[in-house]
Amino acid sequence: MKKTIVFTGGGSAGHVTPNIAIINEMDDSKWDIRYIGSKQGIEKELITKRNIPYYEISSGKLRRYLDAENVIDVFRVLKGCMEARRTLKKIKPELVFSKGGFVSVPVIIAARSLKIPILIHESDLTPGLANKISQRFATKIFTSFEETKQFFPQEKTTVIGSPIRKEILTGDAQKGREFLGFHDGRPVLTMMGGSLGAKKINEAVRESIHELTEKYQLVHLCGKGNRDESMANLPGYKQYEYVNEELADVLAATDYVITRGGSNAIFEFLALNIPMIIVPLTKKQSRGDQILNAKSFEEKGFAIMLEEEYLTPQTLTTQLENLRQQRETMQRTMAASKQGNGLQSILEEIEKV
Ligand SMILES: CC(=O)N[C@H]1[C@@H](OP(=O)(O)OP(=O)(O)OC[C@H]2O[C@@H](n3ccc(=O)[nH]c3=O)[C@H](O)[C@@H]2O)O[C@H](CO)[C@@H](O)[C@@H]1O
Repeated sequence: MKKTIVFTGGGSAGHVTPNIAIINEMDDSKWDIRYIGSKQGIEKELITKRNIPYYEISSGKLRRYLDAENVIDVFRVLKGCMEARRTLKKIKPELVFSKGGFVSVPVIIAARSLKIPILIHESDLTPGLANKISQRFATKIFTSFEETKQFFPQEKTTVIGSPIRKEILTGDAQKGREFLGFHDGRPVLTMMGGSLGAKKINEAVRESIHELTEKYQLVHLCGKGNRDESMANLPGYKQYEYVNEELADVLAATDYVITRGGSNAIFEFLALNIPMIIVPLTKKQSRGDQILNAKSFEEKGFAIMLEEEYLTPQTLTTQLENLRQQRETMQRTMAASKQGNGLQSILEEIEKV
């Protein structure tokens, strides 16, 4: 008889894509896979298009600051807990796996009340609020970063790396260049601003576009609504709002990356040994987790960090020059690192439960 597993997690693509990486590798002759997510979050679109049964619950936003909406959200979370409990009682899963994000909290509380084992994974160096709340209810906790272990109970926490989509590691450089219309005479520099793009990176790249295209062929993953049509026909410059299936081939053709400090993205580049410049989201725009992700990667010799406050066309080109010089050392360090792909470990842990 098949066993049932419920996945949860959402709010941003970063809390869903690792779940998809795991789901894709699960044996569906052995596992019945379900997903609990929010009514409006990105997870709904990403999961339902894969024909995975999707159950909606109410969810509030977890804020760290005082806001009148917090009161309404407490009721939304309570409603979410009741809905999640009803759903779990109906599905009767053997296991709940959570990637965090605010929608996961009611699911975890409900799972605990029904004594269902819970596995959670934290992608960022410091835990998000959802996983901070969820940790006490979890049976086991997995982290991408070594440093994250200190924030969780030692006895149930294991560092395993980031669950990376299998297909991302099997790209074909030649196909990537064909897709991009690029030749192999000049290095390829890919700019990725997280799943939503990054305005500041976009501006700095476009301001130095002529200098950059003299040395590189550029792939700009600029985010929805961020294409600059006045540059559409510039030789050696390709802009995409978002790339799906072709991303693996594009990355196989990529020599250098400029990226935000989102955990999934930087672990993918690490697994592919692509030297990177990380421009983390600032503390004003976020809880500062990307700065810590970036610092950790820089300290380990996987990346150069360039803080957004110092990002100008000049600093960008200077740091790119540094990156070119460090390329070989950085690639050797990345290749020798044990930190990386946690997909297999998670699949094994799921089987154990
Ligand atoms: C703004 C924000 O809150 N960002 C957070 C969010 O990042 P976000 O949702 O941006 O996710 P990540 O940066 O971690 O990963 C982006 C993912 O999108 C994929 N991709 C991107 C562009 C594209 O064209 N095609 C494509 O497939 C990448 O390969 C990667 O798998 O969750 C991460 C994991 O908790 C956090 O570290 C980030 O701080």
